[in-house]
Amino acid sequence: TDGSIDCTLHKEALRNAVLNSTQASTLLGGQSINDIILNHCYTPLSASVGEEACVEESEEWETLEAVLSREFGEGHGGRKVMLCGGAGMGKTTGVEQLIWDWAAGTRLQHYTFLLRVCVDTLFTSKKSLEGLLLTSHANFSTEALAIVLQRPAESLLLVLDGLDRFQNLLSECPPSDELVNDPQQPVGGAVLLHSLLEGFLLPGASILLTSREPILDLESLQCVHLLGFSQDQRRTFAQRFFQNEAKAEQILHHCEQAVGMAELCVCPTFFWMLCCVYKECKDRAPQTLTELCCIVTHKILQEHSVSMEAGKQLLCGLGKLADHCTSLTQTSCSSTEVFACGLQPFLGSAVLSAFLRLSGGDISSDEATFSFLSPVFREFVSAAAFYLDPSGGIPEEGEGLLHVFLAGLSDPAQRTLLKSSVGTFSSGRLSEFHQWLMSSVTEVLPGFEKEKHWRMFQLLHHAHSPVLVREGVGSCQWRTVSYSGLRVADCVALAYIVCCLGEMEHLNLYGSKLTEKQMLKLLPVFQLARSVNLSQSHLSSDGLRHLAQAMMDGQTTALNLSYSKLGDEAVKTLCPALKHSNLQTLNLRVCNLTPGCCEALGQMLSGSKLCVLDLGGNDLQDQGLSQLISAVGTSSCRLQDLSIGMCSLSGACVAVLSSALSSSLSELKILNLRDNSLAEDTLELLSQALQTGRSSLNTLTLFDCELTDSCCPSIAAILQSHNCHLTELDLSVNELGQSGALVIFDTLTAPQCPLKKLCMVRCELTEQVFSVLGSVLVSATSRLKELDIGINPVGDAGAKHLWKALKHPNCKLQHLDLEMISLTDASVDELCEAVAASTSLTSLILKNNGLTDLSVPRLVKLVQDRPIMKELNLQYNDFSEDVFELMDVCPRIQY
Ligand SMILES: Nc1ncnc2c1ncn2[C@@H]1O[C@H](COP(=O)(O)OP(=O)(O)OP(=O)(O)O)[C@@H](O)[C@H]1O
Repeated sequence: TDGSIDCTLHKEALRNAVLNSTQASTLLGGQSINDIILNHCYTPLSASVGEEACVEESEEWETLEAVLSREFGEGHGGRKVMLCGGAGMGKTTGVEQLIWDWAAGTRLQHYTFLLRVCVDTLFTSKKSLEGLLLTSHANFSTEALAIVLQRPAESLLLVLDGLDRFQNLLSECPPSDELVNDPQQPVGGAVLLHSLLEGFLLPGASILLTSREPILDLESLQCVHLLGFSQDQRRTFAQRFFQNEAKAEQILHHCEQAVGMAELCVCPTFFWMLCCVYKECKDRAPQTLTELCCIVTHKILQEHSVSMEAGKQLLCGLGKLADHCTSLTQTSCSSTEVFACGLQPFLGSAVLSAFLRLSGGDISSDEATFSFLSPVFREFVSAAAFYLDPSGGIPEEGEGLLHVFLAGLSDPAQRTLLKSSVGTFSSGRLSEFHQWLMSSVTEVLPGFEKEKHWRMFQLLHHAHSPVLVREGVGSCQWRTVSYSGLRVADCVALAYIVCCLGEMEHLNLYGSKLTEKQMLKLLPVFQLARSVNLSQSHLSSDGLRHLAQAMMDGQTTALNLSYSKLGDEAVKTLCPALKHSNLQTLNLRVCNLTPGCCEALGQMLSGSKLCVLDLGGNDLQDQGLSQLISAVGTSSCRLQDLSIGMCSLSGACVAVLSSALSSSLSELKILNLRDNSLAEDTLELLSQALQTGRSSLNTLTLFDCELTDSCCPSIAAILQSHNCHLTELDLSVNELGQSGALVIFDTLTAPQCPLKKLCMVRCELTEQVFSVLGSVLVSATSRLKELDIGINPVGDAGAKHLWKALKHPNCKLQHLDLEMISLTDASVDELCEAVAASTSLTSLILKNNGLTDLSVPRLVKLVQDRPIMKELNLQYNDFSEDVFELMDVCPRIQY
C-alpha cells in the first residue's frame, strides 16, 4: 500500500539535495540555487500565458508563482505546462524554488509526490520512466517507486527541466502506435516524452517542462513565457541585494541611463551580474554595456592572475568559438571544437569555466559539451576578438549585440579596462570598423527602412563619437521616413544623434503611440527639430505636457498634430506653452475639438509667433469661432493663414470674421472656409470688410459653402473694389448657375481686379459662360493666370472658346484645369493648335474626359515640341494599353 511510502522522507531528501549542494555563485553564471533558496534571495519572476509572449511590460504580466499556482491548482489533474524563457531568465531557479516550497509543505500540497525526471540521459539510450526517476531520486528503491507510480496519477507532479538541449530530437512526433503506457518499458527519449504528454504514460499526472524555446506544439501543452524581472521586481531584488533602499533606487536609475543596459536588465542573470559589479565599483559605475563587459572581463582575468598575453589569447580563442557557434547556429561545442579554436592551454583551467559551462561529464569524455554561460558575453568576446585578432572581416549579424559591442569597443574610453588586461587594439581594425560604420550610415539613412535607421543610431550611440555622427549623418541625405514604433532605446539613440548634430530638419512620428517614457527620452529631439509631425499619433496626457514644455524651450517652428484625437483638454494643456514657443505653423485638423477649447486657442493667438493655423474638420461652431477670432485683428496676433473648413460654421460667423478682417491690424492673408453652410446674405458683410482697404486678405476659399447666384453681386463687389487685394478665389462646388457666373466674370476685365487664380469647379457653368470667359481671357486688363473650371459638362463646343482665347497674345493663362468637361477627340486639332500658339500655358489638366488612342500621337508631339510645357495630365481618359508606350516617352505626360 502507498502508506508504506513515506512522502515526508521524500521531501526531506529533496531539501537535503539543496542543503548539501556545492554549486557556487559566479559572475556570469549567476547566483547558485542553494544560495538563493537558503538565503531567501528568491525574487518573484514575471510571466505571460498564451501563444505569444507579451514582451513589453504591461498588465498582461503576472507573477510566475501566481501562474503556476493557478495552472497546477487543486482539481486540475493532468495539467501539462511548458515554461519557456531565454537563457538565464530564471527557469531553473523558479522550478527549484517550487520544489523546495513543496518539500517544505508550503506550495501545491495537493500533490502527494513531486518527482524530477532526469533529462540529461533522456536521449543517450533507451530508458524507462522508472529508470529516469530513479536516477534523480536515490532515496527510492525500485519497489518503492513502483508503488508510488501505482498511486492515482492525479497526485503526481513531474518536473523536466532544460529540454531545449534536445530540440532537434523532439521536432518529430513519433507515430501514436509507438507510444507506451508502461513506466518500466525502456524507450527512446522522444517516445517517452510524447507518451507522457499525450496521456499514455501515467494518464492524469501533471507535468512541468522548461525550455528556452517553445519546442513542442501540442494541444495538451499550455505555454507559459517567463519574462524575467519587471521594474518592481528589479527593485525588490536590488533592495535585498544591497540591503539599502537608496542604493537600490540609484542602481535602477543608473540602468535606465546607461547606454544599452535597460533592455537587458529584465534578465535575472544579467541583473545579478550588474549588481555584483556595482557593489564593487565604489567610485565610478559603468556608463555603458560595453564598459560593463570590459570591467567584468578585467575582473575575471585578474582574479585568475591571467597575464596580458594569455588574456589576449583567451579572448581570441573565445571569440573564435563564439563565431563558430554562431555560424553553425548551435549553443554548445565539443572539446575538439574548443581545442580547434586555440583554447587548449585553458582546458581544465578555472578561468575557462568563468566563461563557459561544461556539461555531460568531464573534459576528457566524448560527451562533454561547452556552452557560453552568458549569451551577452558570447557576443562581447566575439567583438573583442575582432579587434585583437587580425584575421577575418567584420562579422555579420542580425539583431544581436555583436555590432553594438564593436561600436562600443571602438571608443577608447569604454575599453580602458580591457586594454589594461589584454593590451591595445590594432589601429587598422579600428579604422576598418569606422569606415564600415560610415559607409553603412550613408547607405542606410537615405533609404526607407526605419528599423535600419534606428540600428545605425544605436551603433553611433554606442560608438559615442560626436565626430562620427557629424561625419556620417551630417553629410548624408537623411530621409525623413516616419519613425512610428520607436522603442525606448531607439528614442535614446535618436536623441544622442540629434544632440550631436545640434539640429534636425524634420522629425516625422506620423502614426506613433508614445508613452511618457518615450516622450521624455525624445525631449531633446523635439526641441531641436525644426518641424515635428505627430499626425495620427497618440500621446498620453503626461506625454503631452512634455511636448508642450519641449515646444516652449525649443526651436521648432512647425507642429502637426492633425488627426490625433487630442480633444479640448489636451489643447488647453498645449496652448499656454505654444504661446511662448517659436511655433509659426500649427496643424490641428480633425482633432475632436469643440467650442470648449476656443478660448484657450484665442489666448494662444495673441502674443504668439503663430502665422499658420489649421483647425479644419473640428466642430468649433460659430460660438467657438467668435472666441477664437477675438485675437485676430489685435496688434499681438500675427496670424496670416487660417483654415476653418468643415467646422460646422453658419452664416452667423461671417459677422465676427468680417469685423476681424476689417481691422487695420489684421495680418490675415489666407482664409479657408470650405465645407461650411454659410448663408449667402451674410456674404455681404464679408464683401464690405474686404472693400474697406484695411484687410490684407489675398486668398479666399469658399468651396462647397452652399452659395447660390444671389451671393454673386457681393463677390463681384469685392473684385471691383479699388481696395481689394484678392488674388486667389475658390468658389467651386456652389450652385452659382449661369447668371451668377456672368456677374462675377463681368468684373474680371475691370483694370483694378487683382484676381490671378479662379476656381469654379462644378458650378453649373454653361457653354455661354465659357464663351464670356473666352473674352475675359483675351482682354488686355485681365490678370488671370490660373483657371480651374472642371466638372462643368460644356463639351467640345464650350472648350472651343478657350482654345480660341489661348491663341490670343493678351491671354496670360499658365494653368488650365478642364477635368471632366466631356471633351472628345474632335477637339484635339484645335486644342493642339491653341496650345502651340500660346505664349504662357505650362500646365493643362484634361483628366476624366473622353479622349481616345486617336488623339495620343498629336498630344505627345505637342508636349515634345513645347519645352515650356511642364504638365499635361490625361489620366482617366479612354485609352487602351497600346498607347501607353507612346506616352511613356514623355515624362511630362501623366496618364
Ligand atoms: N527568481 C529569482 N530570484 C533571484 N535570482 C534569480 C531568480 N531567477 C534567476 N535568478 C538569477 O539568474 C540566474 C540564472 O537563472 P536560471 O539558471 O534559473 O536561468 P535559466 O532560465 O534556467 O537559464 P538557462 O536556460 O541558461 O538554464 C540565477 O543564477 C540567479 O542569479
